[in-house]
Amino acid sequence: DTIPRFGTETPHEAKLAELMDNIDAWGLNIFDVHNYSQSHSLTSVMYTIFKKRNLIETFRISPQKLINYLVTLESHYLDVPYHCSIHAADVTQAIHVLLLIPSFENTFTDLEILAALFAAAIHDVDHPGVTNQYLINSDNELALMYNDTSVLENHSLAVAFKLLQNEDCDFIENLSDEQRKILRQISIDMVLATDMSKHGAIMQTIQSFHQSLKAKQCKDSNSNSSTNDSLVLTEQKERVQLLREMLHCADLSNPTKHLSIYTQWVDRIMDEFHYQGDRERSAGMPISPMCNRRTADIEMAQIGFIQAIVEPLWQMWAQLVYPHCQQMLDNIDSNRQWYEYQISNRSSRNNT
Ligand SMILES: COc1ccc(/C(C)=N\OCC(=O)N2C[C@H](C)O[C@@H](C)C2)cc1OC1CCCC1
Ligand SMILES: [Zn+2]
Repeated sequence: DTIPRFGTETPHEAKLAELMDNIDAWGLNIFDVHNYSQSHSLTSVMYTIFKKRNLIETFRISPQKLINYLVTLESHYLDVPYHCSIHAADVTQAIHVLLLIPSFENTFTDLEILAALFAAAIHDVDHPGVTNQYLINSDNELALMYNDTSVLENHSLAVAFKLLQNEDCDFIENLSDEQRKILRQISIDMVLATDMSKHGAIMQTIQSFHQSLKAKQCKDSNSNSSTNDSLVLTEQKERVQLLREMLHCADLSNPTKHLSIYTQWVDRIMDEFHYQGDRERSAGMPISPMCNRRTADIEMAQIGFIQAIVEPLWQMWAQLVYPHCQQMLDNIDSNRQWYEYQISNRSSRNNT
């Protein structure tokens, strides 16, 4: 039986094809992809990217086993408002676009690209819709299992690799042992780096790391423009450091998207945080920051999130790949202004 064009059967294949024409664009509407792929955005996005990057040929991947793995992985994302399979599809497509930046034309090996896409696809699988701190505070068995350390991130990695052990899902069967080892090593490193408690450490090293890279940046011999400088990194360690930052950027990319997409993610994360707050309140636990629906100031929280976390991170990133990623910085700025306008509007409304 032949495999559907986007990996999953859908009566809306023509519409999905139209959407997938934008797979390389930052403006892809992942919610439309989810709707027109019969809620298989992760499977269809990953399959389309693998086909487009010729990874199926390069690594002699069985298309059926890839689909089996992706559909199984997708089914292990829970039906929570934010950390569901649409978020995984969103982050996977984002890292695919970041990898297309000309600065990285000659930077990563095919195996590193495979590992980066895999890490993005698996990075939040089986996420229960609560924070690490909540699992620790509620003595959850996951916190016990992982000794309170990057609990959710360790759990997603374990679940994702467990699924690979299933014979008809092992789409990396034709990779050499060495390649499998490297893929596993890079995926673990990248997913563990999505733990928000590591954000400070990433910001500490990013400045000096990027300065050293800019110093080494070589003018591409056949480049017809001065901006087409490719970053050549001789050490795998350095390339993995860059991939770690890239996944963290993709994971915190909601404010870099068009307002209509960004506000849907805000609604979803606030649903998830407020539901956690409800559980903390009824359990008599202290309610976590941003999780109390009764005192929430959603606009202020997003402005704080943008100013404290998202904008500084994306400014560092945009600096490294200048002039690329200006669109992301522009969207962050206009989105922040929109939230500031909501607040100013709110106060004048109250005055009427
Ligand atoms: C679209 O908005 C968000 C998208 C994603 C997230 C996630 C999953 N993590 O982000 C960082 C985080 O979890 N933090 C830990 C603690 C809750 O304090 C925060 C400042 C940082 C959070 C988003 O917004 C948050 C932050 C402002 C209101 C809710
Ligand atoms: Zn995530």
